[in-house]
Amino acid sequence: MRDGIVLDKVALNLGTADFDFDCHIEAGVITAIAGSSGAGKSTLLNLIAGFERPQSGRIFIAGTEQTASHPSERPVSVVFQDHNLFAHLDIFTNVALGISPSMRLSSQDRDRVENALSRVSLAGFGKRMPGSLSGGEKQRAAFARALLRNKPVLLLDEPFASLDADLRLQMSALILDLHTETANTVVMITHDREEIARIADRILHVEKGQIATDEAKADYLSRFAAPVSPLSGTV
Ligand SMILES: Nc1ncnc2c1ncn2[C@@H]1O[C@H](COP(=O)(O)OP(=O)(O)OP(=O)(O)O)[C@@H](O)[C@H]1O
Repeated sequence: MRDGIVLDKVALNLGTADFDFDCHIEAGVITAIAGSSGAGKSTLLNLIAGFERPQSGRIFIAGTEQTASHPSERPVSVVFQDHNLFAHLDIFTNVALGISPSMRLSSQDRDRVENALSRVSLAGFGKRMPGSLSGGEKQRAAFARALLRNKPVLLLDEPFASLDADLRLQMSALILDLHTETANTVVMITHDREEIARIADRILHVEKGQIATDEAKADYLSRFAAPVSPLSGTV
């Protein structure tokens, strides 16, 4: 079985929407999921994460079949658009859950939590409750937890859509740093062509519940380049 993520003839119906995914997402690569609203991008991510189960077909992640496994058993970390944090737990605890669900932490673990908070520019936020943070701060805390989980696959469902341009750049840099350090497989939904240009290696374009194209970044971006006049260069 190939590494990375394989959706082998995966089919699912949700209400009036049908999904058929058959694809291989390469290991150790940053893949962007693009496509219009309602195309099925989040559903694709939910199938990989285990929040949706296929009605037929099989899913393999990092060489192991995961079709029927619980989300918590899958070798993935997920950061969603929102609702990533437990509202009744402070930020330190929310982030520390990435290391130990039972919260048995050594002093070294506590240092790792503080360090992850610093990496997302939330040093000193540990005692705050999620309700007192801005949308962007909450997303950065969720990303800090994903950093600590340190799983081979990182799934991102537009987690930084609410951040301003500078913070988006910072978060892109963080994803790239993490990717360089760990050679993880990153799958991220994004509508932002500049973000694709900055960090993606491949682009899967989802249309009507299927993968319409699977291409390298250069090919994807060349389709959006300024059109060249057919007469240019002629005498
Ligand atoms: N639980 C559900 N029951 C019924 N229909 C659903 C369900 N979940 C998703 N859908 C439908 O499936 C289609 C794809 O939804 P999905 O959220 O995957 O799209 P998306 O590409 O992520 O869209 P967006 O960019 O707007 O977030 C939509 O038409 C949506 O209404």
